[in-house]
Amino acid sequence: MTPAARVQAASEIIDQIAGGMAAEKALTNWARGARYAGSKDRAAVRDHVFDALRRWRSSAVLGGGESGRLRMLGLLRALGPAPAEVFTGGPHGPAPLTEEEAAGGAEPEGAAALDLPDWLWERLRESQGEVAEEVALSLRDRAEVFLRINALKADADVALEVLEADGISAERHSGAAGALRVTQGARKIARSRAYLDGLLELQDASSQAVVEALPLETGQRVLDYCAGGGGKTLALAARLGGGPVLAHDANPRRMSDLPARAERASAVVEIVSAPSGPHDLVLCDAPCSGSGAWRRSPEGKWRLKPGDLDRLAQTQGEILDAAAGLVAPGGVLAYVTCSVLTQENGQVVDAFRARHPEFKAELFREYRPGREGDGFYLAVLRQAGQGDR
Ligand SMILES: C[S@@+](CC[C@H](N)C(=O)[O-])C[C@H]1O[C@@H](n2cnc3c(N)ncnc32)[C@H](O)[C@@H]1O
Repeated sequence: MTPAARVQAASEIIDQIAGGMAAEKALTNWARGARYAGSKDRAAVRDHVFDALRRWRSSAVLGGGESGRLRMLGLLRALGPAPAEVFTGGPHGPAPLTEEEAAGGAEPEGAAALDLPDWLWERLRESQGEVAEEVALSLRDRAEVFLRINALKADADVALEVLEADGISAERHSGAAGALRVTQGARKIARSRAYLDGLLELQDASSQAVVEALPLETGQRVLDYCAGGGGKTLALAARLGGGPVLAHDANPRRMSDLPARAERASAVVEIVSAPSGPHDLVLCDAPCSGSGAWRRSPEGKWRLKPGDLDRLAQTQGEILDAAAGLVAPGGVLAYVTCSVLTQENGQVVDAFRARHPEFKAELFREYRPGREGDGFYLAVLRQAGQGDR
């Protein structure tokens, strides 16, 4: 496919997304019907579509309209190459720009320039203060790919060497001890030897940093209460010298790959459907808006409604209440979200502490989304010991 044909394909997919179809479904449907498209074409079309989702508002203003064609025009005006090089009317590419299209479009302003719905920009400003604009702008860019070196199986030198043999280049990342930033060949990782042999996991650098910040000692009884796919479970197990780590999730299907992942990583993970205390540390990586990771899942920015945030905050509080009963005296309750919104972070923790004064704050940390990783929030709360009550 020519670059112009890729833009044309992306425009059509964007129209379907604008009509209500989920991005992944629209991309899959297109790929099924586009047998001529090679893996590089599919990746390029996907990148265009996700760029448009990250910049949904500004691309429409810059392009002068809400169709896929005009959004792609706006995107090219923002990111290049020059629209005249693409809108040529060449085979399978977009038709040349009309005079009206060429003269149309405007410079986006306010929340449109930051690619957020108005109400969310307000919430982000309340949450992040003077860095809110920087945070919003960072969510418009593609996220980098990070790996976690599995200390149970490899050190950095070995991991980098095995990756290089598969044509993948990476460099150490200072944000977390075992983090590597992939600089070339990211699309080959899932089929690489280093990944398949469990030397490495795909995990955002801030997600790694969160687990690194937890007060953990080998031999402790640790429960990952919202384990999901198990990214943090495996990082916890590595910190504990191999585990065991207990893994729970309200939706056990989310953990279906975890036993195989744990085996590949040489980590001991025990799935528990009904956890019972006491535990030295209970991690609650709670369901959230995902606002700190909207570079990876940009549809969330446009789907989220104020009522969703209220419901999430309610669930987050309930999860903390339930998990608190599983913490041993003197033990730790760690609350984590990949959100940059106070309503899901500090406000949830403040309300929890008001209900549970026996938990004292030991550490609060906010990880801003950007080159260093996704946005995360961590609160480490320690329960009073038996003698302290
Ligand atoms: C942010 S995801 C976890 C991601 C995971 N820890 C990781 O690092 O890959 C949140 C998880 O919480 C689970 N969850 C939602 N409500 C829950 C509840 N009441 N109790 C336990 N888990 C819950 C969801 O099914 C989801 O898998």
